[in-house]
Amino acid sequence: MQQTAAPSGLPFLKMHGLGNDFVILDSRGRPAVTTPELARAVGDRNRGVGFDQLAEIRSSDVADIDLDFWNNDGSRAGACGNATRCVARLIMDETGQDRVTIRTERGTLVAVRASDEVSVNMGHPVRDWDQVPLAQDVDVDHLPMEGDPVAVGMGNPHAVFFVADSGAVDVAGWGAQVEHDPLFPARTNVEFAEVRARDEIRMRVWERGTGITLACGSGACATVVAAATRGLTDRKVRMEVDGGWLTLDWREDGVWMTGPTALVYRAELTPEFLDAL
Ligand SMILES: N[C@@H](CCC[C@H](N)C(=O)O)C(=O)O
Repeated sequence: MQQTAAPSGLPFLKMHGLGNDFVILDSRGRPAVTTPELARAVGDRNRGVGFDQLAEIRSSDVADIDLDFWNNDGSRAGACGNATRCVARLIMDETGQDRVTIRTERGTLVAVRASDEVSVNMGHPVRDWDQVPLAQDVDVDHLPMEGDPVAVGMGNPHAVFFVADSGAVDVAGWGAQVEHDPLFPARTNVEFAEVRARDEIRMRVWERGTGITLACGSGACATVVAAATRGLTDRKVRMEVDGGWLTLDWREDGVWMTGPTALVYRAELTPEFLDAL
């Protein structure tokens, strides 16, 4: 009797960093599979798997791996700090090394093991208005909009607002409005930061293409850059986000972010699900 191969699905991993959750596809050695349609379908928390971002690992000719990021609305994200830390841990576990290089849209990043956490150098912040990007030549340290936010690029755009009480902020209402403000031609991520001490910030976030999340690594980096630039904090801070704590350290060689990672499960998208796309 002739054996027919079982239809094969698409393996993935579910991980999170402080509750910022990810579907991770490993496309090393084969063509990339993610399209906006796939990202939207898998990202649907009712009909798919659900995620804040999808990260696709690809073979690299310059680093240990290449990594691409997608939001759950199907848009591309140029940076994702927490997914970078999660994937770095996977690769370090796989290779037995304590250091990994990862090429992303914003350049090649270095991540290292830090006890049971992972640190990544997210690179230098971008402060040129047209590189953030903004639609007009304005002062990036004081954007001309209500709330006096700071604009910071971390490979993706961020608008950081300083508030007296982050718990009282309507993150969804205010965040969505700022995300789509015409000052941001590529939309923006929005952070609401409450400075508690020179070395401690509480931050809540509205992510471009995703909405409220429990943490945003690139947003945490943008926040420490904005706070230190305004003279509100030192360059090294502990930051409490909705999902836990990160450590940020804006050094000479870039903004380092350290925090936990978690592998939730390994599974497979079925051929039935993929065929329906
Ligand atoms: N959660 C991420 C940021 C994801 C990207 C963002 N939504 C965008 O479109 O720029 C992080 O940990 O940095």
